[in-house]
Amino acid sequence: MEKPAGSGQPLSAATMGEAWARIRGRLREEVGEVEYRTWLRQMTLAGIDGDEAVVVLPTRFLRDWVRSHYGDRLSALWQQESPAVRRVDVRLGQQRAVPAGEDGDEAAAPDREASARRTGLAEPLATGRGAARVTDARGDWSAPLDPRFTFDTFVVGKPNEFAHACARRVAEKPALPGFNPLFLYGGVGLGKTHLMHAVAWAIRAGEPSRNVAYMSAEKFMYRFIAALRSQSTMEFKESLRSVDVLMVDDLQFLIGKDNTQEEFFHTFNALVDAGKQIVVSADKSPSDLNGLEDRLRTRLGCGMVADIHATTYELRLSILGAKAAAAGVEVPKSVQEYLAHKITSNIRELEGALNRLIAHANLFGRTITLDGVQEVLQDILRAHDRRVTIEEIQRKVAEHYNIRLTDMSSARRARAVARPRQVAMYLAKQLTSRSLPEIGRRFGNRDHTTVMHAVSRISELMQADSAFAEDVELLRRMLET
Ligand SMILES: Nc1ncnc2c1ncn2[C@@H]1O[C@H](COP(=O)(O)OP(=O)(O)OP(=O)(O)O)[C@@H](O)[C@H]1O
Repeated sequence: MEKPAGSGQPLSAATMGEAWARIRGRLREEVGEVEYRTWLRQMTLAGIDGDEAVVVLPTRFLRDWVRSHYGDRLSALWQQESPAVRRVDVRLGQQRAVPAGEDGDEAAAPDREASARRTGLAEPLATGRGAARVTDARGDWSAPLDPRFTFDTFVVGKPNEFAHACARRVAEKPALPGFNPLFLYGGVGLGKTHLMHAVAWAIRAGEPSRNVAYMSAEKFMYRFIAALRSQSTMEFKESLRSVDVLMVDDLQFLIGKDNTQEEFFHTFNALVDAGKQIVVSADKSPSDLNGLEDRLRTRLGCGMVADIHATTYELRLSILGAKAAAAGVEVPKSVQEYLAHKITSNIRELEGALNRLIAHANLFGRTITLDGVQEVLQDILRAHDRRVTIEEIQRKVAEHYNIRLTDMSSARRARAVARPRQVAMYLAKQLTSRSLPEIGRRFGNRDHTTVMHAVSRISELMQADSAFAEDVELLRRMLET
């Protein structure tokens, strides 16, 4: 090592740059190349402030590490260079581009400190919140949240009430014991993402300074791979570990991606240990996520696991009502009921069907009617056809009311025959995607207005007479299964 810069005199800017280069060189020798590159390479001298040398690092994680592992050594080395420097302050500061000579040529260091020589302080020292924001901006994890996905627009029903209650709880009080992690799971299109965004919105609204990171598992993986490629995994880790709430959607994406899983596992542990909230969603429960490492599955199941069940008719109906009201469009009850009966797969499809109806009605300036629904949604409805045929309906209804099958198409008008026939027409309308004229033809070549009358008459009777409504419902269920 070269001769120290000497006495208690303040260092000139040029000498300061040279002294710093020597200190770095010395540290590099002492700790070895790998350790140096991992922890110290991004350390820069911000300047000398009184009797303090101010050294900055671009991330909180690096700053803390350098402070605790090399702080004393840095002070000692500075003291050797200049007894006027009594302390070294390791701070968080903006990262500057690593100069070309950095990797191999330590002699480039004095040039790197050129601005320090000019100004005494290389750049405004970053402290507190501002500094944190610098870090966050570089490791920005904030994915845009859908403004429509809030708690206000989330319709609660039996299938999702537990998941909803847990999500609310986490939003009100992140990192509550017993609720960390919160693991939401359920089939496709049942509202997991909606609920996660709602939690993120609510946390941000409650405390805007909270750093809430929301991302898909896919994005997590791509960012991790990119960090590996650019040899910036330290920054990757740090940027993730500085969040207050980590939300990862569709975790099943990590199945079979062992390296990313491992990284996620470590991030997960670091955050939970630091008292930060984690919210994860997947299509299956932790124990059913075959292909995820056991230790990760175990940890995922350690907090609160909440299932979003398949929708019920009632929930589908409430969602349709809420979405129609939000769109400010009149959607007749019969249409809502029809859709809620027909589209049972998931809420996304149900919503898609409703949106198409609304768009169509707006485009052509028409009101939405049950008849129009079948025309506009033909393709969707056919895909959801439960393959109940008109013949099956006729047979089942005839059996139920103890009439002959041929009476379904006969001209007899006696109520004992006519009412079951109307019920069969009503069910044909509800359970198949056949048009009114088609249904009429199958019931003894009747006119479509007869079918229309039958449908509205049965709806009225069901409203007025609950025993009759139950009877028809029972028939419907028998036909659907
Ligand atoms: N309870 C609900 N109330 C209102 N809208 C809902 C509800 N559940 C789901 N939705 C709506 O259904 C659509 C699909 O929901 P979301 O994207 O959250 O499903 P998901 O479970 O995350 O699906 P995937 O498994 O495909 O990721 C969204 O438009 C969402 O707003």
